[in-house]
Amino acid sequence: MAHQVTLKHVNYTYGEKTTVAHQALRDVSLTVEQGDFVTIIGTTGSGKSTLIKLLNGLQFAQSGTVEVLGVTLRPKVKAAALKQLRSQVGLVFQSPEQQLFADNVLQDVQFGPLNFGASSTEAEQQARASLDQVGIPVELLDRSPFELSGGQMRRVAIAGVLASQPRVLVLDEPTVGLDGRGRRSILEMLRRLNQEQHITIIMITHEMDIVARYAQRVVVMKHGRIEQDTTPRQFFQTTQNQFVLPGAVRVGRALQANGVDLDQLPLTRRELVESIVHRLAKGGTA
Ligand SMILES: Nc1ncnc2c1ncn2[C@@H]1O[C@H](COP(=O)(O)OP(=O)(O)OP(=O)(O)O)[C@@H](O)[C@H]1O
Repeated sequence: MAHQVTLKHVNYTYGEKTTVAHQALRDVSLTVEQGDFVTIIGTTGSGKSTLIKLLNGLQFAQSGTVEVLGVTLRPKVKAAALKQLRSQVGLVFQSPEQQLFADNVLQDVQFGPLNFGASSTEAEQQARASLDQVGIPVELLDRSPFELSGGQMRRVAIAGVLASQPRVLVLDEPTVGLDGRGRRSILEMLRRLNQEQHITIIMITHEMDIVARYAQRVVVMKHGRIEQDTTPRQFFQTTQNQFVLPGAVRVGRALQANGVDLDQLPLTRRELVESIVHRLAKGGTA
């Protein structure tokens, strides 16, 4: 089966024609399959945002190739093909609630499907369905989006992208600035979309517990290059000090360093408790 996303030897430089050219992506190659849950991590300025902007043609690679859902993204791509692609690859920017604008929640969420050519009946159906998916109760649909809580506003903004029924959702730090509850509800929602509807998730994050708890893959960027593309367990098993490790991972690594032979590195508190119980049951000492 063809990959959903294929980047081959991509380079991208800002300000190429000025004296302060800045190479944001260097020889980046990456493939993503349908149903993947990929997190992209890396220090500030490592190229994460630039990478995701290539995925729905907000920017184009200057060399190398970018192919998404069968469309080769280059400056000459036909406007109709690009529009179609953008309805299928939903991009959720940081603090997307800043782009809410309509008088009420339902109108705001309908905007996407209407813009992509749905009839008003279809747009309303899709908007209602996506608001339901993100857990916004019907009582809120005729309220102004600006009366909602921060977490609700963000869910409405994500519903606005989901209403176009994308196959790939690309998110830039979707939980930044939310409290614990708002954060969990967004992440659980993304997990459901991924597991139940096989929507591919590609998400930038700085939070290692999100990588540990939700991702199937972690792509580590540094100075515009992909430094690692691996599973969270493999990543946490070997990574050095540049990232703040989740508590369970730290304890798991400390146990291993002290000779405790765990079957696998725990990524969450539950896995940590299970691995210790399992070890005790086998007659070892934890
Ligand atoms: N519009 C721009 N003009 C000039 N340089 C830019 C522009 N946008 C990004 N850059 C530079 O390109 C490099 C990569 O930036 P990018 O925003 O892709 O990184 P990032 O990993 O997303 O960073 P952050 O975690 O801070 O969002 C950085 O050195 C940045 O300064």
